Amino acid sequence: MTDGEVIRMEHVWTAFGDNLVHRDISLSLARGQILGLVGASGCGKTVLMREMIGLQTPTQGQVWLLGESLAEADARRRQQLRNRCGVLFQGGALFSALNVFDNIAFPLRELKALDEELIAHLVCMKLAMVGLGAADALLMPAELSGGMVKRAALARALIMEPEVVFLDEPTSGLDPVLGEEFVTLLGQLHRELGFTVVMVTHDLDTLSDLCTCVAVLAGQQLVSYGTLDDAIACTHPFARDFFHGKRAQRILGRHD
Ligand SMILES: Nc1ncnc2c1ncn2[C@@H]1O[C@H](COP(=O)(O)OP(=O)(O)OP(=O)(O)O)[C@@H](O)[C@H]1O
Repeated sequence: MTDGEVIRMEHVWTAFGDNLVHRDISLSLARGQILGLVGASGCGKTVLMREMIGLQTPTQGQVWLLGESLAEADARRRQQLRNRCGVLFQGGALFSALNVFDNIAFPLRELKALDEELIAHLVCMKLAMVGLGAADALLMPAELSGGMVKRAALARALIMEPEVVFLDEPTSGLDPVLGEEFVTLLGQLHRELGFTVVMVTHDLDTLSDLCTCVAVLAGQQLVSYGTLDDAIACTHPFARDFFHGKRAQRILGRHD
């Protein structure tokens, strides 16, 4: 693994019983990139992302995160590496029994190393960063709009100042305006904080406006891994449908 590499996968195969999900996947992601991972529903995007964070072990093959082999790291070391990553799962995945403040504070409290005054300060900073107010901190997840859930979940994903942020369909469930706002916010935070992003998305606007690198997963393999132009030029039927449908041509018109 080279110095600038944040994630490396080599010859990764994943199977659940007879269900072969990944067939010989290799990739390398450099620091500061924003990777968009696209593919049909159920093709194994989330599983691939979970393998990158060490939440799941491939059936075969090797994964390195932040320069370390996950296969060689023990459970404690894997947790330490995960602490350097922020994760936003599909649907926001806030704890429904905790208010926004306690949700964002949760990873800090788990460390058992910071006093409550410092935690409050850090939480307020992150709330402001994602455009939520102090009053929002006292709301329960059920009282939030979809856009607020995403912002609160992003604040929680960023609370440990992560080097890598993993986002599973961050704009799903948002209307187009809120989706665009979220993408703008993410781009702004990426410029300010310089983290690396791995993002599962079906959203062409996000791919074209934000992603510096695009991976297309189809037929259990990465059929394209490179720029958006590479993905658009890919001749695999999934990529052709995805990047050359009517909607895609409207959004990606300038690439054709
Ligand atoms: N823990 C598991 N046990 C058995 N099968 C699993 C497990 N996790 C995922 N799978 C299977 O692996 C395949 C890929 O699932 P995954 O959630 O990664 O797809 P996806 O591309 O993220 O889908 P979507 O876009 O619908 O979220 C599916 O067939 C799923 O049923």
